[in-house]
Amino acid sequence: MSARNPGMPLDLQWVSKVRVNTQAVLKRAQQIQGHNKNKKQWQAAWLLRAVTCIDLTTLAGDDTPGNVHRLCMKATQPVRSDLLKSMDMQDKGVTTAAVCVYPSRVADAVKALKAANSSLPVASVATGFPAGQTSLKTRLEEVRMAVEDGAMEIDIVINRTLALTGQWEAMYDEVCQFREACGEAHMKSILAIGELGTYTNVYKASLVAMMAGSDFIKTSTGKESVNATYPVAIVMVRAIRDYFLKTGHKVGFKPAGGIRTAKESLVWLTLMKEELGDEWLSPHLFRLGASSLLADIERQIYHYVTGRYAAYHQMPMA
Ligand SMILES: O=C[C@H](O)COP(=O)(O)O
Repeated sequence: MSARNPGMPLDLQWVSKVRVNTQAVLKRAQQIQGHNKNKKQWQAAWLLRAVTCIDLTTLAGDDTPGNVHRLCMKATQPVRSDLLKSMDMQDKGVTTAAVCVYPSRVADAVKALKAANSSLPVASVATGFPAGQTSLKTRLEEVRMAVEDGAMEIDIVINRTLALTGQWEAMYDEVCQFREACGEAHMKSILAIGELGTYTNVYKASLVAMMAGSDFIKTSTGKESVNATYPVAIVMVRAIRDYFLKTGHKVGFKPAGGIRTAKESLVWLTLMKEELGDEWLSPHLFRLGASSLLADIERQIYHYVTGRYAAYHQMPMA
């Protein structure tokens, strides 16, 4: 990863001045969806790029050491080796960016990756994911435990109650404490945009999370009824751009929740390229949080290589 965002003192004046032009945001989101017209011969390269940006995720009540182990193996070899060979990519070390699990499964994931001789980072959701409705003490303890178990990235959820009631100072203080508890582990702050009400609130919460030292801002937990949408992404990446222009610090972006198709992954890459530039097209500044996207990407790559579509059972678990 690149230099970390150290954060900055809370600038409430900046936060209070924020206004978002909804019509302009919606129009831009429409445009970007229309721009995703990569030439066919480049599509496989773009799809492989998307693979390398995936936080391959399982966040289910029935997660076990067994399915976490399978997830880790898939993360280290996300695309069938015969397909990679056909594209002359077999020696390029194509993996996903990370695996993402609940705190109680971090040790399983670390063990599985270590046994496979992989240095892939384990990310863990924490701070009372997904609702964040536990005491601050409990949420901080959860971060520390996940780090102790070997998580190198922590996806915290912000306190939506504070954001919805405009208590930005209190939200800033909490996120600063989470950052401290993360230590060397990189921190992604989940805004849960589906519960923030307005684009203006999304922009303000993005700013406050970055001021408090987030390495990434992330749209959603995947558990809200509205998750990663393109308009909300426009709002968040513009907050990232404004924060960079003002402070010189680069913050990453992670859309997550409901991203299922290869086609969507290409739109997300287009959005990052057009709004933030090429540097935000790599895993140190861009992640796709997804539990069931990889299978479709692998099928599209199979189609590119063979000219036929594979049945899902022809691909190992994704
Ligand atoms: O952070 C990742 C999300 O929870 C994944 O959501 P998903 O299961 O809808 O892909």
